[in-house]
Amino acid sequence: MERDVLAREIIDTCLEMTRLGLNQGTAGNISVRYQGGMLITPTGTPYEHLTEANIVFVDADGQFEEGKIPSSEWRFHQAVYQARPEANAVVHNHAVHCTAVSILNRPIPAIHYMIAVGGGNSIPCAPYATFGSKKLSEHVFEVMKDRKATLLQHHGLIACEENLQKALWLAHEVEVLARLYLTTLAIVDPVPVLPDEEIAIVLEKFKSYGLRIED
Ligand SMILES: C[C@H](O)[C@@H](O)[C@@H](O)C(=O)COP(=O)(O)O
Ligand SMILES: [Zn+2]
Repeated sequence: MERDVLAREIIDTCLEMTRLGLNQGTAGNISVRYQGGMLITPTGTPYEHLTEANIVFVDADGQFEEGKIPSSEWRFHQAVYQARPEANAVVHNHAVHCTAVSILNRPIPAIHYMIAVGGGNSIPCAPYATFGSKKLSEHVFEVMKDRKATLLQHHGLIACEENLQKALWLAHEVEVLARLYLTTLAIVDPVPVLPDEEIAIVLEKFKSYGLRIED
């Protein structure tokens, strides 16, 4: 796909992420895999101000275009693409319920069968490291080898998928799961969970189930 078209899709996805209430201000960032590297949102720029020209190309060696500064989190986006060859889009946000669970430093357990959207029986929580650091990208790489989404301790959420629409859909589903978890956790701890055997069945069914939108 043309660079400008992808850049427009990134911006539209950013705006939709805010519209869905998943993010605010200059928090969060979005990328797509592109020509061996990625196209990614610039650092510290409110989404409403973005134009196609602001989207930054970062190559496989982490080099980026002169005059542009990519998201401070380009390293963990790169780590996701390395950990998950099928992923073409990465979404990061500070969604309130995901971030609240991350502060508790807990994974979201199998409280609902939709947990399987993340590719397993939980949404894990990657250990804390300073934003933008290599250490954080190393944690993300380890966790994302087994999942399509992870919480980041004391920080937020990362979700990846084969395209932007699906990545945003996944991020939204995980935020709903986080909200359900916190709601039930206020009543009972530990929260009842589905057995691994049932999640294995759902994971199998999800191979032919998911968001259906034409690219
Ligand atoms: C401090 C940053 O907001 C950090 O939280 C980062 O993870 C983020 O979400 C937005 O940073 P960029 O604007 O650099 O993408
Ligand atoms: Zn962040």
